[in-house]
Amino acid sequence: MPADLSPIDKAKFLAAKRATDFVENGMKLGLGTGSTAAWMVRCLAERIREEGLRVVGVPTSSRTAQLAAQLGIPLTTLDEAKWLDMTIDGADEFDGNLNLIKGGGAALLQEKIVATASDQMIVIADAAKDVSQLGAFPLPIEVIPFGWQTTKALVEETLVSLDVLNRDVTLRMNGAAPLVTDESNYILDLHLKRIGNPRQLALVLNQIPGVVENGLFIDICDIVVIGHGDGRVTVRDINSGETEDERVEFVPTSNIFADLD
Ligand SMILES: O=C(CO)[C@H](O)[C@H](O)COP(=O)(O)O
Repeated sequence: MPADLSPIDKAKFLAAKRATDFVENGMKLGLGTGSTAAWMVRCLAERIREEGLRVVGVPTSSRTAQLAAQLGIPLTTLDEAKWLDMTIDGADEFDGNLNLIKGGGAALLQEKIVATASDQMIVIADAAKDVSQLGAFPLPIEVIPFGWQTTKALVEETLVSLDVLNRDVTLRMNGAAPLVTDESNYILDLHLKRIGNPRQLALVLNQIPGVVENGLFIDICDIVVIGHGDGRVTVRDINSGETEDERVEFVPTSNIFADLD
């Protein structure tokens, strides 16, 4: 077990642990991707082990599938499950309307399909992801490798037509080669600094041939659970309009860290 968690990992862990309290017996769950979602997978596995919680998970990436299987979480496919009760996932940014930028971990396509096919999406994040306006984090879009440079040029033209000032577009790399997603696509990162109208941008980007999906999640997230390094957790619910501050006991058991040893 790691001797100590950094404040940021502690915040991610607390958000993940609090979010798993929303999980009930018999649920079909979307399992997100990223470092915060990995804490959620560990916390969920612990509830399965300790309490006999019965759930089935639909992973949103090969990485999450591997971790969840290793920790003994029963898994299925979205086609088998058809519809899910809840998805718990991380985010790169969320705003006051709980609109999100996702895809920092290159899993935005499966993540958006799974979250959209869920009654509820809960985002888990550290407080640094809380922004007044989306866009400081580069917006990822997933594109088909065929003709990707043409697609990139069309994306750039679209940004010009929308009067976007900062419009640097870069191909995400994995060392010397383009990063390839689980769906065998590429990722373009849009360095926009701020996104004035996320809803419009999300719609327009998806009209461009070659763009498979963009990382803007508009009106998809219901609840965000924000972990703070000091042990506090804030739960913000967009439907009730309520925000509650709570304290979550920080008692990571050695089992939680089993896959990190
Ligand atoms: O969208 C994602 C993966 O595609 C992640 O949820 C997002 O990048 C946040 O990751 P982390 O929890 O590691 O900060």
